[in-house]
Amino acid sequence: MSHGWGYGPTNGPDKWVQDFPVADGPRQSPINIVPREAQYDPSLKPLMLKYDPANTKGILNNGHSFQVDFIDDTDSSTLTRGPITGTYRLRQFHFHWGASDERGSEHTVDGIKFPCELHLVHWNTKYLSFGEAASQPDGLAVVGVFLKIGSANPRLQRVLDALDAIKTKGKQADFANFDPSTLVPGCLDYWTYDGSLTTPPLLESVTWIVLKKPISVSPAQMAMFRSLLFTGEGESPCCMVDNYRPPQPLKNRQVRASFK
Ligand SMILES: O=C(O)Cc1ccc(OCc2ccccc2)cc1
Ligand SMILES: [Zn+2]
Repeated sequence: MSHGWGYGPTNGPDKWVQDFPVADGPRQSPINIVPREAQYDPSLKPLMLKYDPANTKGILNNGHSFQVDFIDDTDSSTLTRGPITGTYRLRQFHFHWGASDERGSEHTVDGIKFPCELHLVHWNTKYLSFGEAASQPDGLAVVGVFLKIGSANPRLQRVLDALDAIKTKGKQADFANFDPSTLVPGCLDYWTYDGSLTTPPLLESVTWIVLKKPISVSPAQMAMFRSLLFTGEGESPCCMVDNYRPPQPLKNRQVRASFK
């Protein structure tokens, strides 16, 4: 790709392998999750998410999605237990969504797509930094949460109300005191498997933890996601939609379930 990667016909997921050969690697993400083929593993522990809203640093349109960044220089916002060992620090969360409600998620369940998927990105504190962790097979842990069309989600609304300030690529805005655990369903049952970043550089460093239960989002709220632009200020505008990578081959991997 002469120009940067993206989700369009000339730079989208099918083209990424040209600049990122690991795109055809053995542990790529996302995947289609087939619940009846997932192995219940009684040794899997309950997830423990402990987030401090005071760590919220800001909100950014990065040209592929938008992300809420967190201060990660202490262990005050962490993911522990679940399928992982040790302590992983929250770095950021972001979303992937579709141009319409029948697509948008990256993981699918029995081939079903959701309109949106939330990713909470954490890095293993056995490494010195996020960047170093991202290059290690056990470096990252991403909690994936599906969003399903239903009633408006009041806890999501505060994030969506901030999007007007970051409409174009590269824009960032103040965003403080947000508790990401308010975006997580009450039931923490999960599937887990070894995978990768779902965007370039597609590093195979992610322990995926995909929650079984979705949270709700209304059609009007989905329209707010779609008000963002992939493009920068002054460029011809291109709506930020369909910023998802489709499921990749499972290859030699097992998906485990924390529930029967
Ligand atoms: O989409 C996902 O959740 C996977 C994902 C997680 C983190 C992420 O951070 C960007 C990035 C990570 C490592 C190196 C350069 C850039 C990029 C993708
Ligand atoms: Zn993601």
